[in-house]
Amino acid sequence: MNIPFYKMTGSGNDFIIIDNRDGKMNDFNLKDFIPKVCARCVSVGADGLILIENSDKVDFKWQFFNADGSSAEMCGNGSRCAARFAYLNGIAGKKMKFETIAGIIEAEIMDGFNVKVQLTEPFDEKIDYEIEVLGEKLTVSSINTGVPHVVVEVKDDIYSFDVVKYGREIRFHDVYKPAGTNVNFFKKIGENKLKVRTYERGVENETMACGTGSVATSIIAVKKGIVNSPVEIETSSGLILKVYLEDKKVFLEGEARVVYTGNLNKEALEY
Ligand SMILES: N[C@@H](CCC[C@H](N)C(=O)O)C(=O)O
Repeated sequence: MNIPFYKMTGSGNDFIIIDNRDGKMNDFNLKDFIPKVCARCVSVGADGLILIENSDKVDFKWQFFNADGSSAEMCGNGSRCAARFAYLNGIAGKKMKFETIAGIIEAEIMDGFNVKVQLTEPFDEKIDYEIEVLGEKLTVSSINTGVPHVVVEVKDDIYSFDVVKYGREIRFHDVYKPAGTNVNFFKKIGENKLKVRTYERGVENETMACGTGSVATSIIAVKKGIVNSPVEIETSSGLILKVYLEDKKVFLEGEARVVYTGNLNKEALEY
């Protein structure tokens, strides 16, 4: 088995990226392969896996999968990593477009390791409604920024807040069935700066950053008059994402680093 791959991190949200333009992954049982290779400590480990494929419309097409093998319509940090992968491998120039289930994403390679993407137009916005979580009434908002997100403002200390406990309850709440949702907890920590911690669907844990979640949180926080665009997001990794809201256009900017490149060994799947 010889599968060349890149391990990349988008501000702490990490991905395995494989060039599948030759179709080498098409015979794989991806439902089995992805959770194995994304498992931490026993294999490569990642929050998600991205296959780069040919497109007859734009520069390329991707398939995005969460660590549990589920397919997702979009991923903000993954899209920044995929764009840099495409640029580094001569698949696209500095400005590019690619196909996702959510729609066409436009990306631009910036200075250093930075990549800026324009996400698809958000929809399903609902601000400030109550749901019952763990026996308490909680005020939440929700919006789809390519994938579904719930946004909750945390009044207490956000750094010690139990994101997994509350996130898991909301992620599987009846209100969001059958698709489920990602859940973002935020607090204002500076002028136009928010701390955001996200419980991610398909990883079933807090991740170190979430791009579409940072955009969802920024949109809700701007609508509620808490901050103005551009919004700085301090992610769980401590790295900063920048969100620009320009009328209906939404942009996400931040680092997309190559951690290492390698060849996947058969042993990485035999456990
Ligand atoms: N980490 C992502 C979102 C990935 C998809 C999500 N887990 C879902 O299933 O909806 C991001 O950076 O946007």
